[in-house]
Amino acid sequence: MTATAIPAHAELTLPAPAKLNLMLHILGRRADGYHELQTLFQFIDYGDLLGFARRSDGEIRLHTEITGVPHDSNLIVRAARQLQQQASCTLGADIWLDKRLPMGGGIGGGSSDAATTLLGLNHLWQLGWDEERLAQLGLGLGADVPVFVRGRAAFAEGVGERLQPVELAEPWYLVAVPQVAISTAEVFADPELTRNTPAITVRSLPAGGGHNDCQPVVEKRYPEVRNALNLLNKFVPARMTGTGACVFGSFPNQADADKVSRQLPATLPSFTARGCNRSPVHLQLEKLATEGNA
Ligand SMILES: C[C@](O)(CO)[C@H](O)COP(=O)(O)OP(=O)(O)OC[C@H]1O[C@@H](n2ccc(N)nc2=O)[C@H](O)[C@@H]1O
Ligand SMILES: Nc1ncnc2c1ncn2[C@@H]1O[C@H](COP(=O)(O)OP(=O)(O)OP(=O)(O)O)[C@@H](O)[C@H]1O
Repeated sequence: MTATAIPAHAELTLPAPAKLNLMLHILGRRADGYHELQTLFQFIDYGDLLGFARRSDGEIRLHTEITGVPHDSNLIVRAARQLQQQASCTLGADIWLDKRLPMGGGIGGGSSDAATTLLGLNHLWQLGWDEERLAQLGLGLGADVPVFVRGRAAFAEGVGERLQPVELAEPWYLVAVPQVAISTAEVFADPELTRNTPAITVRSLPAGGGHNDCQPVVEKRYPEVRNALNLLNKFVPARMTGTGACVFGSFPNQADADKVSRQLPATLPSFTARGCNRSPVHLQLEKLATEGNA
């Protein structure tokens, strides 16, 4: 898919960046089956693109199909409809998606698309909702949606909804994409998942930055992820993000990250991107607000 996935008559085009879980500790399981976790989220300057245009007939139409995801189940459509309903908005929207992020990769593509939809339509429909309200709506769509709505690198607790903004170094990352989609629900249901990591505070991050409790169970079930970690570990300390499949390492600059990317086998696609403490979608919306006020 190319950028032509978004036509020229889109009124607003916004990025939906990926996230990395720099660490992911699982502290326990709640009565409703969801897991209590602690994680460090950072955005990367790489992601999907969404285009929006208003419709006066109230219809929500996503014009880009994703294989295996029916129109009405797409998080973009679900986010748009819920916002429209809760805000009693009579306007609808045409939406286009330039999908670049691997699905089931642990880099939050679906959640980021949903968050960009909430932010984009809030702007286009001039609803004036604040981030708090949008994040609360977003949490009902997925545990990772609120951090994308807030748009700040954060230490997250609970199921990922209690967010403490943090200022982290912004290195370059190499993200390798093992060719397998992993179901988040399946990883959390694995009987071998460790669920008893002691709580830490953001000020007492362990040396090395913590670990990912999901990594051992995913490595065991998916040789593709194990192989990717072994390959990347030859160059840089590598870790899995979220519930996988993507694995990543950090570098002081783009040239070093690109050099390693070129040395990985063709069977393991990868990309490089800058870590960011502010989400690119927020930077773009701020720019629009400044231009609007000028
Ligand atoms: C692993 C992370 O990616 C870390 O950023 C997120 O916690 C997952 O967030 P997400 O993809 O938005 O996940 P959701 O769509 O909310 O949940 C998918 C499924 O994973 C399980 N799940 C998810 C999050 C969580 N804290 N505990 C869970 O047990 C639940 O079975 C849930 O039905
Ligand atoms: N717009 C969308 N983009 C991607 N996936 C979507 C979308 N809407 C619904 N989905 C569904 O959500 C599932 C998870 O997709 P996603 O790309 O967010 O996974 P992920 O990167 O593993 O996310 P996370 O890190 O939040 O676990 C997909 O397999 C798909 O069935």
